[in-house]
Formats: sequence, C-alpha cells, structure tokens
Amino acid sequence: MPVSALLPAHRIVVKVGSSLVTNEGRGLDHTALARWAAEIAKLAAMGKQVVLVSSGAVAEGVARLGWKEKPTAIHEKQAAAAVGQMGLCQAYESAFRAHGLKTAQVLLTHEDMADRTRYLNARTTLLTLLALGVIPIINENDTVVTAEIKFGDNDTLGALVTNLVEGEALVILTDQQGLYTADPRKDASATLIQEARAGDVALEAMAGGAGSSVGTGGMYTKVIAAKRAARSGAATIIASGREPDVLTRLAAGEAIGTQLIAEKTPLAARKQWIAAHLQVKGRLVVDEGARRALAEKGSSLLPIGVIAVEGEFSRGDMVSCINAEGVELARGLVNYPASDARRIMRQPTSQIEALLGYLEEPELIHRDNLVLL
Ligand SMILES: Nc1ncnc2c1ncn2[C@@H]1O[C@H](COP(=O)(O)OP(=O)(O)O)[C@@H](O)[C@H]1O
Ligand SMILES: N[C@@H](CCC(=O)OP(=O)(O)O)C(=O)O
Repeated sequence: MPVSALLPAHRIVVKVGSSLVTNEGRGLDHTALARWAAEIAKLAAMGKQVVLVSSGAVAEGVARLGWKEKPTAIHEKQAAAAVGQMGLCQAYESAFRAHGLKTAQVLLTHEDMADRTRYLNARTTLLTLLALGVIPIINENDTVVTAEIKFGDNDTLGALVTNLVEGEALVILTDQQGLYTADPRKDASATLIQEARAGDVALEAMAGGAGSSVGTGGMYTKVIAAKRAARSGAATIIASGREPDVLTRLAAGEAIGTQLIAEKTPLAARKQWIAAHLQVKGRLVVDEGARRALAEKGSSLLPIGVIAVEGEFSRGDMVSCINAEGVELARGLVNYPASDARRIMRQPTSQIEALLGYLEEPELIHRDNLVLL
C-alpha cells in the first residue's frame, strides 16, 4: 500500500483549479473554500507550512459581470480576472480568519520567475510570510501579462512556486479523482493511475488536450507541472478537491488520487540546478576561515570571510568562491550586487545595515544556495 508523499512533507503547495473554486463557473463555492481552509488550518496546527495557489479569478469575474461564458479577448479576460480576484481574496480571507489564520495575496508573473532578482525577492517574501504563520494565496497577475508571457494555467504556476519555496510536495486539487489512463469524460474504460514517476513520458500521452470549459490546462499541464516540481525534488499529488478531508487524509499518509514521485531530494536537486544551469558572473575571494566554514561545517558564506570581490554581478547571480591561490571552492547565488559586496566584505554581519542602509540577508551566500566543488 503506497504512502502519501504529504506525510513527511513540511512545506506544501496546494493548487486549486477554477472549476472547483467557482462551482463549475457558477460563482464562488464558499462551502468548498471553507472546507479547504479548515483542512489547511489543521495542517498548520501540525506544524506544516502551506502555500495556496488558487485559480478562479477569471471564472469568478465572468460570473460577477453577468457574462454567459469566458471571453476570448485577452483584455476582457484581464478585466474579468481583476473583478474576480477581489472575490477570491475576500472569500479566502474570511474562510481562514474563521480559524485564526491570516492570509496574504501574492500575484506573480512569468517575469518574476525568470528575473533572478525578482525571483529571490519573491522567495524571501514568501518565506517570511510562512515564518510568520501567514497563508500566502497566490495567483497569476493577469492584469499585466500578455498572451505570450502568460503562465496561462495555474498548474505551471503551482510548480514554479513549489521550486521557489522549495516545497516538498505539490498537491493539485481538481474535479477528477486524479490522472486516468485517458480522459474519463470521454472514455468510460479509463482507470486511475495511483503512482508513477514524475516526468514519465507515457503520462503526457494519457493526459491528452485541454481541460473543462471552466478550467484552462486540463491534465496535460498537471503532468508537466509534476515534471517541473520534480526538478527541485518535490512529489506531486493530483486528487479531487471534492473528496472529504482530502488534505488531512493525505497528510496522515493515506494515498488518495495520483502520486507522481520525484527521484531526488529537494535540496540536492536545487543545488544541482544551481551548479549546472547558471553562468558564473563574478568571483569572491575567501579567507582560510571562510574556506573551513564552507567545506567543513557546511556554513553559509558571510561577508567577514570575503577578502576581495571580482567582476560585476547583481543580486541573485551565480558567483564562484575561490581561495587566495585562485582555486575554486564553491559556487552559489549571491544576495548582494558586486558594488555592495565590496562595501561589506571583511565586515561582520552586524555592520551590513549601517554600511549599506539596508539589510537584504545576513549572509552573502546562503548555504541552501551554495554548492561545494
Ligand atoms: N487522463 C486524464 N485523466 C483525468 N482527467 C483528464 C485526463 N485527460 C483530460 N482530463 C480532463 O482534465 C480536466 C481537469 O482539468 P481542468 O478543467 O483544467 O481543471 P482545473 O481547473 O482543476 O485545473 C478533467 O475534468 C478532465 O476532463
Ligand atoms: N489566473 C487564472 C487561472 C487560469 C486557470 O483557469 O487555471 P486552472 O483552472 O487552474 O486551469 C484565474 O485565476 O482565472
């Protein structure tokens, strides 16, 4: 009997689709929202951190504006999203308040993920919200995106947010019990896949084309989302948002829906990605004390251990750490641009704010963003 990947997961991203959130497009399903909020409150009480990615802004906006169907013109969809997002916010805020939980609205675009500085800023904000015990409610910032740069479906957004916050599991709640061997709306003989490896190409063929008239991506985008989430080591679970106590039962280890397993642990995968995919933009020359802290204690790199800064780089860029002889020791994502790194090198962390007028992070490179060579 398989055990749910949610059982050991501490940080979880839950994504709910438009048709679930809006009662198949009829208007916000307050009962369902209250149910998920109650379940997420239980997960929070168990010490888990939950980020909620919710669709439904366009569908709710269409309902509020009294339109018969989802418009095709992008500016009309954007207008509908702006109207509907107000409803989503209000509904989640009151559903979570009933459990003494605060919520935060976070609207992201593709550019926020592609740009390293904005990526790091979004990550820091989300991690701060989680540390404060707030439930971030995320959606795409539909108002400012064009068709070309749209995520378009929130399955992709859910996966990228999972990478961003290093979630250990992504739960995609939808209107089906999970991924079937074929679309169950069209093929009565389709059977539920209980477990598979995220990234298995056979899944893409089963998932077929677009989804319901209310939703956007269908199962295909969920399968691709699982593949993306697996890149940072997270497992994906696709399950029905209508299943009673779905989240708490999953968290208790019950295998519900489809579980798509990742093969790597989150941190290892993230570090591999850092080492393999980014271009080195500059070099930090570290002293012997810093070398020992990195290599022997697995510590973060603090400004005090840096004796020289070479090259021009921005916050979020990859830099290499070398010793005075020029031997490369490590690579990592730097928290400060080169100009500021020069001003804070050789200085204790307590001086950063006085020297720069701001404190981004206490370390120059956090150990989660550092790969030893
Ligand atoms: N192999 C499959 N297994 C399950 N559902 C599938 C499959 N292929 C296509 N679908 C369709 O995908 C739909 C869910 O996608 P979508 O409507 O975009 O949901 P959401 O709004 O939750 O993202 C299902 O209702 C189903 O008709
Ligand atoms: N940002 C959009 C989400 C797009 C969408 O429909 O996604 P989904 O239902 O998850 O396939 C919205 O809130 O309407």
